[in-house]
Amino acid sequence: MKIVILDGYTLNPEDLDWSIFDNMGEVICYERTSPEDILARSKDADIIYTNKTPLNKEILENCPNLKFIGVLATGYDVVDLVTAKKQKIAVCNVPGYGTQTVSQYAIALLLEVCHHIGYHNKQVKNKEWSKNKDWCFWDYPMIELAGKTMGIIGFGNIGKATANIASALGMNIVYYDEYASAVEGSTSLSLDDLLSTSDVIALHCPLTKTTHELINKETLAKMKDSAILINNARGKLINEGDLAMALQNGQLYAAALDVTYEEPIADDNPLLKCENCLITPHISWATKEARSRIMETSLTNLQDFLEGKAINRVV
Ligand SMILES: NC(=O)C1=CN([C@@H]2O[C@H](COP(=O)(O)OP(=O)(O)OC[C@H]3O[C@@H](n4cnc5c(N)ncnc54)[C@H](O)[C@@H]3O)[C@@H](O)[C@H]2O)C=CC1
Ligand SMILES: O=C(O)C(=O)CO
Repeated sequence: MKIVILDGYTLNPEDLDWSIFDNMGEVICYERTSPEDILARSKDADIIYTNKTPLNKEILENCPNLKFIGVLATGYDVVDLVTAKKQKIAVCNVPGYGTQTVSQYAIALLLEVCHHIGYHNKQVKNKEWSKNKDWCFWDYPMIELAGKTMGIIGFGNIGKATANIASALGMNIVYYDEYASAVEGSTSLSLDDLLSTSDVIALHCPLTKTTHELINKETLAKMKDSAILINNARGKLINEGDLAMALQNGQLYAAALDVTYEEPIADDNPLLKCENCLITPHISWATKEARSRIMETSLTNLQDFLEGKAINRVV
């Protein structure tokens, strides 16, 4: 059985061990795969693992032996599920590996907007404090979160974990989820009501046809001009041109993003010019604890599939 890992490096930059897959078959692990090489590397595979390397219709229709795709992530928007289903290829993801890590990061992004700790540390190292006339100074308003409203779009594993931390900070939690049933202790709102009443809006829904560019000029116009937008789900949830405009016009206070429309970010991304937009390079998931869980579950997903069990199957 030929097992091809198309982009192993980000999951395992040599601090984990792929050898746990060794007795499953012949394992070929590529650190990364460019778009031109995807087909050549995939076409004889029985099993493919991908994190962010896209597997589109053309690729899936030209892999005659392919039986199983393991997505080394929770979000599985890189796979064309319609074609996978048609070709009878099983697709599994890894739900829940990063619930704590990713929600912790969402709050870290929010706290950075509230306090600009990285910036003030740099100012101190640049001797701006030692030269200062007063015993303290700040270059951005400090923001207290207690009593403010956190609106969460997508109230699944990560959304609920973010809500728990935000609640411990004294925030009121509201959420919008197209599918989740009512959750005790939290208030479900329509999308419009969430947008207009939240002080902080955190995106924790998957990227689908419905959520693609969910944040756009119409939805941004419904937000408070003091609102903070947090996105560590998927970049394509946001129309970045519209967001840049809202941030520059003072229609939104700030955004903090760990994901962008194109990754790595394009040099001409308009958000790079927005001073009130923090951007980090898709690292919310990257604790070693969380990555170890991805690796272990990805193996058990394959073992379960071979034993005829449908665990973590998205198709
Ligand atoms: N930046 C990163 O490193 C990471 C990002 N993610 C992203 O976070 C997303 C959420 O992960 P989990 O909470 O673990 O998934 P989950 O499946 O537990 O929760 C997603 C929630 O979104 C809801 N949802 C689906 N469509 C919606 C819509 N149109 N409007 C509102 N809500 C909708 C679902 O009903 C579900 O409750 C993943 O799909 C992935 O894209 C996940 C892990 C790491
Ligand atoms: O798990 C996910 O969905 C991520 O984006 C990290 O790879």
